[in-house]
Amino acid sequence: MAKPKVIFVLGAPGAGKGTQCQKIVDTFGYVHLSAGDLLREERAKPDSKYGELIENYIREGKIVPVEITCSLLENAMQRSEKNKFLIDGFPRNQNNLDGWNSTVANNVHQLFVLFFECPKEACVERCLGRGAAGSGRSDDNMQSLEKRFNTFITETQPIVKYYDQKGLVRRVDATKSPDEVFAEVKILFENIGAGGDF
Ligand SMILES: Nc1ncnc2c1ncn2[C@@H]1O[C@H](COP(=O)(O)OP(=O)(O)O)[C@@H](O)[C@H]1O
Ligand SMILES: O=c1ccn([C@@H]2O[C@H](COP(=O)(O)OP(=O)(O)O)[C@@H](O)[C@H]2O)c(=O)[nH]1
Repeated sequence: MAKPKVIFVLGAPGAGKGTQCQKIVDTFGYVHLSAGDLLREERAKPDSKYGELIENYIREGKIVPVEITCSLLENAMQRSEKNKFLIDGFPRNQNNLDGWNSTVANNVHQLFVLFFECPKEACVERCLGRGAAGSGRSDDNMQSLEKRFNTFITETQPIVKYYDQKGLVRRVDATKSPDEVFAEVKILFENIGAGGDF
């Protein structure tokens, strides 16, 4: 069987990764695996040995050790019947990248990294809006957001640079409305269908 296709989806907290992934799922039939959602699900299990650790990392805007995240992602991929995945919010630091490269990378076909560009001010407003609308997330508050942005700049941006040097990053302006952003995303995905050179 052909190796599963994987697209990583990155961008600052609140850039709109989840929103756009849902649209890609609806239009192009990918399976959306959000590393953050998988961690929050694991945290919510009463019998999880990692619940408290995950909660502390998320509230502090730190990146959970890759062994935990990668095994959640691998399990979700294996459970799925499909073979093309959007992996949202991962890899976020060197530890994530090393863990992925030494376990999963050889078993998948990495297409590209979709990167949503959005300035901090807009992202903060979106995350605070998401919190006010009842996301229930313990990190959609100003104190956690400062830490999440710090982690994004110091740990995640170098990973984007790493993929950039490999020519794998596809950037999309995420400042416009969700539908306008998706219009750009759609062009990228239509190119894959047309045998685009990824
Ligand atoms: N293009 C956009 N313009 C304005 N608000 C947006 C846009 N995309 C997403 N949002 C809103 O911003 C918040 C964060 O979006 P989300 O997709 O959850 O981001 P991320 O997954 O990157 O954290 C949500 O409340 C969402 O409804
Ligand atoms: O691979 C991952 C993805 C997420 N997280 C944690 O989950 C939080 C929320 O991430 P998510 O992608 O859900 O939301 P975003 O910060 O992009 O809005 C992050 O700040 C991290 O603490 C993590 O440790 N590893």
